[in-house]
Amino acid sequence: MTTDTRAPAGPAHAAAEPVAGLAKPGALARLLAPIRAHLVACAILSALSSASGIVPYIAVAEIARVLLDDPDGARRAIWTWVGIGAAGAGLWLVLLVQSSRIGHYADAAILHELRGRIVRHLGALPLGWFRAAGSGQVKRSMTGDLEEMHEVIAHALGQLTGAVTVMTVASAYLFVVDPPMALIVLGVLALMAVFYRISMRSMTTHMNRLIAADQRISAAGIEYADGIQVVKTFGTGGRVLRRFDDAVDEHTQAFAAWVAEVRRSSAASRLFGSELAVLAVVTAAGLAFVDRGTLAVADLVAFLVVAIGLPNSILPAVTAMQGVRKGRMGAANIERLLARAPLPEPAHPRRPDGHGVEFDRVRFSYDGVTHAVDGVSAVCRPGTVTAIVGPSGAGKTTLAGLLPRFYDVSDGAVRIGGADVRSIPSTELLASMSLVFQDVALLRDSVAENIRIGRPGASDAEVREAAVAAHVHDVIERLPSGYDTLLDAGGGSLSGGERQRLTIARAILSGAPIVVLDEATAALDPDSEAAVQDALATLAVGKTVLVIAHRLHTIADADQILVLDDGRLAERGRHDELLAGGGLYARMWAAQEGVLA
Ligand SMILES: Nc1ncnc2c1ncn2[C@@H]1O[C@H](COP(=O)(O)OP(=O)(O)OP(=O)(O)O)[C@@H](O)[C@H]1O
Repeated sequence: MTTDTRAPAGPAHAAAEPVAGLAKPGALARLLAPIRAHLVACAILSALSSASGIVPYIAVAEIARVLLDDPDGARRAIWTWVGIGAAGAGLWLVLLVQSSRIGHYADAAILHELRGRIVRHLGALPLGWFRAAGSGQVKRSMTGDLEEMHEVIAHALGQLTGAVTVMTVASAYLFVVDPPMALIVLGVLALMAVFYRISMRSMTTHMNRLIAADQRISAAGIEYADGIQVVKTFGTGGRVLRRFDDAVDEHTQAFAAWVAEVRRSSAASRLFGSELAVLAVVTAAGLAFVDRGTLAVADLVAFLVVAIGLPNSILPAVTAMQGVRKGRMGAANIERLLARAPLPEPAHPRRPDGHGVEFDRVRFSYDGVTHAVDGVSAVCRPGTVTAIVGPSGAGKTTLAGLLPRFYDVSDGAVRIGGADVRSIPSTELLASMSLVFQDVALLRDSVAENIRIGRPGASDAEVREAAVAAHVHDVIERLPSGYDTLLDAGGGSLSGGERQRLTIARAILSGAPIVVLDEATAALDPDSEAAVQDALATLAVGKTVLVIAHRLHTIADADQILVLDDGRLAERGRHDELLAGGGLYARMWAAQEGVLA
C-alpha cells in the first residue's frame, strides 16, 4: 500500500502527546480558515493519490486471476492490467506530489500569517504581561505550537485522508471479490481498533502524570543550570540533584504504571494490526472456503495481495490523529495568546503639557482581591528626583510600572503633564520616558547598537558622547572590538555595573524627559557603584526622575522620598525629615546603616 508506515500502537509512541481534552474545540479550524480551500484541495488530491496507489495491487491480483483461469493465453488481458497498474502507480506519484506541494504551500502561508499576527499582537500587549509570565508563552507559541499546527497541515491531513481512502477503496474491492472474506478481514482490523481504544482509555490520566513529571525534570534541570554558582558555592547541589532524581523516578514510575496497565491491550492491538494476523486469518479462512468450494483460488490470491497491506495503511492514521490532537492544543494556545486583551489605545488622544508626573489616589490589584498599590497620591516635578522605598513586596515596582502602563490602574489616575497616561498614545507615552530596569536585557547586537536603541539614527559620535556621559566609554574601548563588540542577551563579559551604565547611556541618548529606574538590588563594588551614581546624576539633570531604591544611602539626596508599606504611602519627605520623624524610613535606615557599619 502507498501510505507510509509508522507508529505502533501503545504508550511508547504516544508518550510525547499532550493531554487530550485540554484543547479548545474549533480553535484549529478557526485559525486554518484562511487556507480552507487549499486544505480541501490537498485532502482531495491525497485521497485520489491513495486510491490510485491501490490500483497496482489490484492489478497484481487480477493478473494472478487471469493466469489461474487461463495459464496459456490471455496475454493481452495481462498487459492491459500491467498498463492499468502502471497508470495507477504514475497517478499515485503525481497526485501525491501535488497534494504535498499544496499542503506545504498552504502551511508556509498560514504559518507566516500567524507569526505576523502573533508578533503584531505582542506589540499591542501591556508590558506587564511580558514581565509576569509572558516570555515562556511567547516562546511556546512561536515555536512548539506553530510546529504542531505545521504537522497537521503538512502531514496529518494527508495521512488521515490517505488512510481512510485506502480502507474504503480496498474494502470495496474485497467486498466485490467475496463479501464473507471481506467481513472476516474487517473483523480482524476491528479487533485491532477495539484493543487500541482500550489501551488509550486511561491515556489522559497517565499523560497528565507524565507531563507533570516531565515539567519537574525540566524545572530541576534549569534550576541546577541557572543556579550552578550558588549550588557549587553553598554545596546545595545534592538537594537540587535529589529533586531531579525524584522527578526522574516519578517519570519512570508513571511510565511503568501506564505500561503495566496497557501492555496486554497494546500487545493485542499490535497483534491484530499486523500483517501476520491478517495473513494467518486470510489463509486459514480462505483455504477452508476454497476446500468447501465457496471461494475461487484466484479470489484467495486477491485477498492475499490486497488485504495484507491494510494494517500498514491504517497505522499512519493513528499517528495522524495524535498529530491532530497536538495541533488542536497548539492552536488553542495560540488563540489564547491572540485573545489576550491588548493595551487599550485612547479614543481621544491627549498631549501632555510638560513632563511632571502625578499619582492621584492610585490603586492597583493583580488578583482583584488584595491591593499591591492602595490609594497612593504623589506629585513628581520636572527636574526633581523622587525615590520610592519600602520593604520587599511593599509595591514599589508596581507603582513605578503604572507610569509606562505595564498595567493600568484599578482606580485613580496616573498623569503626565496633566494628561492621564491612558489618554496618551502608547508609542508617545513610551517615547516620553527612559526605563532603566535591573532586568533590562541587552540585545544580541553590537555595543553601539545596544546604546543606539535609545535613539535610532543617532550618529556614532552621539553614541560615544552618551557612553562618556554614562561613564562606560573607557570600559567599551577596552573590549576586543570596542563599540563593535557583539554582546549576547546577558551582556557577555560586562559586569553588572557596566551593563547598567550601558542602559543608562541608552537612556541619556534617548533624551526622554522622564526617567524611571530600578536601582540594582545586588551590591556593586564601591568603584562601580560610584560610576553608576555619577552616570545617573548625568542622566537625571532637568528630568522627572523616579527611582525604585533598595539601598537608602544612594537616594539620601532625593528631592522627595515616598515610603511605601503594604501598598500604602506610609511616609513622605526628604531624608532628614523622615529620619527626624522616627518612622518606618528611620527604622529601615538604622537597619541598613547597622549592616553597613
Ligand atoms: N506579576 C504579579 N502578579 C501577582 N502579584 C504580583 C506580581 N508582581 C508583584 N506582585 C505582588 O504585588 C505586591 C507588590 O510587589 P512589588 O514587586 O511591587 O513590590 P516591591 O516593593 O517592588 O518588592 P521588591 O523590593 O521585593 O522588588 C507583592 O505582594 C507581590 O507579591
